[in-house]
Amino acid sequence: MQIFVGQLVHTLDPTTIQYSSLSVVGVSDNGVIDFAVHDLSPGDVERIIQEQLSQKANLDKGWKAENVKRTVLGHGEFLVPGFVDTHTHAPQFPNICRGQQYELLDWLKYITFPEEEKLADVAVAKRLYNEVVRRVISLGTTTCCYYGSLHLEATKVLADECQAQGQRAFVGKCNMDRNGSPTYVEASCSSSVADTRSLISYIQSLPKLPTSSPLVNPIITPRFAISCTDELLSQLGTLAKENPGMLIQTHISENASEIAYTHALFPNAPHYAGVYDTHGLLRDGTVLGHACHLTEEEVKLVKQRNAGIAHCPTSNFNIRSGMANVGKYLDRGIKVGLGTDCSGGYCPSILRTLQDACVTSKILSLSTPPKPLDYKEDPEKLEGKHLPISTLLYLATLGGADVCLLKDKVGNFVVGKEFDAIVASITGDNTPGEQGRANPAVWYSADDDIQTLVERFLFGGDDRNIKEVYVCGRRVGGWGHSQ
Ligand SMILES: Nc1nc2[nH]cnc2c(=O)[nH]1
Ligand SMILES: [Zn+2]
Repeated sequence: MQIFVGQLVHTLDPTTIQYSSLSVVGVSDNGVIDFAVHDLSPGDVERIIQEQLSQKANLDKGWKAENVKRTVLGHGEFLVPGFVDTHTHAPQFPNICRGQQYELLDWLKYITFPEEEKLADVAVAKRLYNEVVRRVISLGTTTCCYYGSLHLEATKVLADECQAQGQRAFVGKCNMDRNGSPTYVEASCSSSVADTRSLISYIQSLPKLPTSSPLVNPIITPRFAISCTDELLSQLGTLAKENPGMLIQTHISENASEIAYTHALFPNAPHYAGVYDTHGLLRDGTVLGHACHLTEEEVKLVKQRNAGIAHCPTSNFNIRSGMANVGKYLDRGIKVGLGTDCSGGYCPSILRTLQDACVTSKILSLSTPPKPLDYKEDPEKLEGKHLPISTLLYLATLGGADVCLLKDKVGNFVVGKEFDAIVASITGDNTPGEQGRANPAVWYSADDDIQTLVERFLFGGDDRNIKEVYVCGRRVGGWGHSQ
């Protein structure tokens, strides 16, 4: 068992955040949160720990208190649930920051497809994906939805890397049997589906966590409607039906030209969301990237099907796609998480994405018409307002877990969940010899309360403030972590 003693923050729903200036969290050897007691005074800590340990000893005679490992956090440190990235592209990381001059369709053609093509070489995949997964973990992402390239072997390597480095992940091979380039498109619909089936079997054979949950999961990945023939979408719909709990990821309604092109390719579909729906690809566990320009009819359908949205604001600004109205989606009860969407987005950090989600909501709130003097704001509604800290942290953690159908397993520190967590450190990396790495953008004051520390972390933090990263109770990264 491990016991963490210190400050903590987590969310319980989109508008409920819990701060605790002193908590004790016990994590069993299988990685499950065994007990969590909050709002303690310093004098209570030892008594609470001894009570919990004696209960354990009573229940299990072989249990030994001397095997308990304690982690006591310092003042500028606190526990945050691990971040969930609901949308990113592992093969595109070498392109991060490139291609500023393009919007989506040209960006795909001139920047993205040529980069993804390089993954035909498994040796390239091995070098690249080792680095990608390591960097993403170092930024505090404990669960990540990855798009791979079109290549089966390279995408197996990506799954292997997540497994080896201990990151909870959903890994998909992109399906794309049209509208690529002459050298970057799948040979046929049947080979696309056959490779997808092979990848699913491969990933399902990887070792499970001590809780028997899979660490790495397959995810069905039709790139977007434009890159899939009707036949391919239908066959992927059949595959989805055969695997009812399996996630599906794709892009939707990201930019104006993409939407127009989709309508031209699928003239009989009622709208963009209808293309996925009529092929059995819009359901609980579908992760829809972007959703910047959904019509009212589409919003209703997404809610009806219980699909989720990956909000990718850094990418939406970077390639000038649009702004998703997350407040509205949450008000309607639609599941929403955050996606870095590298390399449409130029930063693999969920902290950066959270900041851009905040900016998006501020721009939307500033562009709503002035309210009449007697206007009564509905305190329950988020649409038209800037998103509060509770909602932003929710999107980065529990909201993402909800989108990935993992809400009952991770996303906060509720007893019975698997311990996916970050030890955030506002004081920065103060290991001897490493003082130069303290983050100059983050101020720290010894009298900061937990609310202040959390704001400083969310708006100024980066990997220098991510000291430890845990997935299912196992330490997998953070600046103090040796590989
Ligand atoms: N942002 C983004 N949008 C897409 N639509 C289809 N493919 C992609 C991609 O790789 N990135
Ligand atoms: Zn994307």
